[in-house]
Amino acid sequence: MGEGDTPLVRSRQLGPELGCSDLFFKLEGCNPTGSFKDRGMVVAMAKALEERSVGVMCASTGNTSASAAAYAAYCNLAAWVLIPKGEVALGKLAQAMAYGARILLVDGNFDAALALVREFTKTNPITLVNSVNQHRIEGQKTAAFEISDVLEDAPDYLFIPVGNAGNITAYWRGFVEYHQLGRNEILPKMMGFQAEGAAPIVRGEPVPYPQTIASAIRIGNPASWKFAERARDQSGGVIDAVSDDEILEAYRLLASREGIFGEPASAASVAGLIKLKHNGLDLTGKRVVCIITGSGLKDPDMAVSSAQADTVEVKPNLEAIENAIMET
Ligand SMILES: Cc1ncc(COP(=O)(O)O)c(/C=C/C(=O)C(=O)O)c1O
Repeated sequence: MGEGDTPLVRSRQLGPELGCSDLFFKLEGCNPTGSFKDRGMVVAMAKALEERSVGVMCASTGNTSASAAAYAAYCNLAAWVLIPKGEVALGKLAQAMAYGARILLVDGNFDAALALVREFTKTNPITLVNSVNQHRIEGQKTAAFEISDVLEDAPDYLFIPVGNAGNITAYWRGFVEYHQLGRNEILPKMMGFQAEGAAPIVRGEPVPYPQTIASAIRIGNPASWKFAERARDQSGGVIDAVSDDEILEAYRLLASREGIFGEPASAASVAGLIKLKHNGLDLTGKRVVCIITGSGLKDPDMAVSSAQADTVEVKPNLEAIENAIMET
């Protein structure tokens, strides 16, 4: 359906202001359903067809369910998606509905929903398409290949949001494979960021009731926890936390200064970069990539509620327009 091959755009303002002349953003919101999930979903769905599965199932904070629903529709497979009731951004729910998924609103959080689908798919001929399904990781690692091909090596740093931790796992796998093949000279430091209220890896223990405005990463017990720690440790990187305020600030800066509209969870990568820069990280001469994992259109309520844009009502005449322009 046209997943992958997403833009890698050079920062024009934020990078130089952070003392990083080689800062790039990977726009994963340009995938068919608006997030990086499509990279892995296309592979998992193909394998489900091969296995003559009757359908696919996932738990999701929203983007996995949107992607599973779309690719299942394309493949004429049934899709059951379990999403935490009242916790999914409007755009993602709209997608799952539009694509025709069977939507189960779970009276619990993502982690509870994931435990349920893992148990259910053990004894039913329905394919689990969460990122515990290794075909998802195999598809998602292609983003590391793309970045390496454009930069002609790995970047020095890769900043990425961390929720269920499949994506940081996939990027690290991709960079290691390219390095082993001799396609890359270096390996990047993997810089993963969780939201402060949903930071089990940072805290070293599950978070029973994760809380953050970045609903996509409102996850308290990541399925790929150990793989994320391995990526951090083998790369000499970090997994740290950023506050909701820091996420919102990065969310606004990305849009107003770079023209990039990412959803709040996606801004956690940039919030992490800003935080480490302010804490003294020297990025001079370093090549840095921030993964913008999903489109801001996924969460229109957040965009409107957090917008600082001033809007003014005007009468439909030139004088009113002129007055409004003069006042802004
Ligand atoms: C926009 C966005 N940014 C970052 C993440 C974190 O990636 P992982 O660390 O691989 O989980 C997600 C994850 C979403 C889901 O887990 C789901 O949709 O169920 C996301 O949608």
